[in-house]
Amino acid sequence: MSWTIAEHADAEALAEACATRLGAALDEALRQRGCAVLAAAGGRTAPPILRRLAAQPRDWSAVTVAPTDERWVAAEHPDSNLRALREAFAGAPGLRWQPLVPPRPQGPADATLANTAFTLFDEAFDAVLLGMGGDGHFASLFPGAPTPADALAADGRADAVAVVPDPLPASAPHARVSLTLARLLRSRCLLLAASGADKRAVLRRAAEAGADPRRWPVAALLHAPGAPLEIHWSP
Ligand SMILES: O=C1O[C@H](COP(=O)(O)O)[C@@H](O)[C@H](O)[C@H]1O
Repeated sequence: MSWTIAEHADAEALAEACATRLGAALDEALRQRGCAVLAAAGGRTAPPILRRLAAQPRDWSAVTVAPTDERWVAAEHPDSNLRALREAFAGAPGLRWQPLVPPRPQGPADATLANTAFTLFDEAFDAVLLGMGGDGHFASLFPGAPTPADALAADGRADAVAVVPDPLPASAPHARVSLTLARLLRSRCLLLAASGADKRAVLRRAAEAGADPRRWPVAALLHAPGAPLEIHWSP
């Protein structure tokens, strides 16, 4: 993959640039097809971008949003990415949602709902906004054995996988359902937003030739063939 990195002065400038880029991609889809689909990360970096995006005027009732990944928790749980996305898009009337997990998940994490939904919906995304953790995970594709190898393959077959990170991340200690690299690459516009010197260092390590995606999952994204990845970083 060819990727670019834009370094912004601060988090506000990053959020504004990403919201502008995502908005342009959605508007292009609305012009071309009359509808648009966005996949967006949860966590802390994405919501300020999405609040700015939601403030842009467009026919939001023609836009569908799916999380790039979801924690195996109820839809109203404080750690639910869908809940965070719904809050960020509170100012976007009529928006439609494509959840990845059932509203009241029970038992072990299971990607059946997500795989069924994305088998029925086979179109490429119009835009994807990814975040990245300090361990190099994106969506919920974490370092180490917990993530099935196929999930980090650019030509993997599944749309979504269930993941139990080991160790569970302290900030959101839950099993997850994540879209796979192959599904996320099928997008007309692919952004990754990250802040902080630690994440800039991770991106440098992952960009090196031969970087191991099992150690730095984002390396699979940086080195995948396909549409160009636009990285936006701020201190
Ligand atoms: O757990 C998650 O973490 C990543 C990165 O989050 P951030 O708070 O460091 O921006 C996020 O992209 C993902 O959606 C989320 O589930």
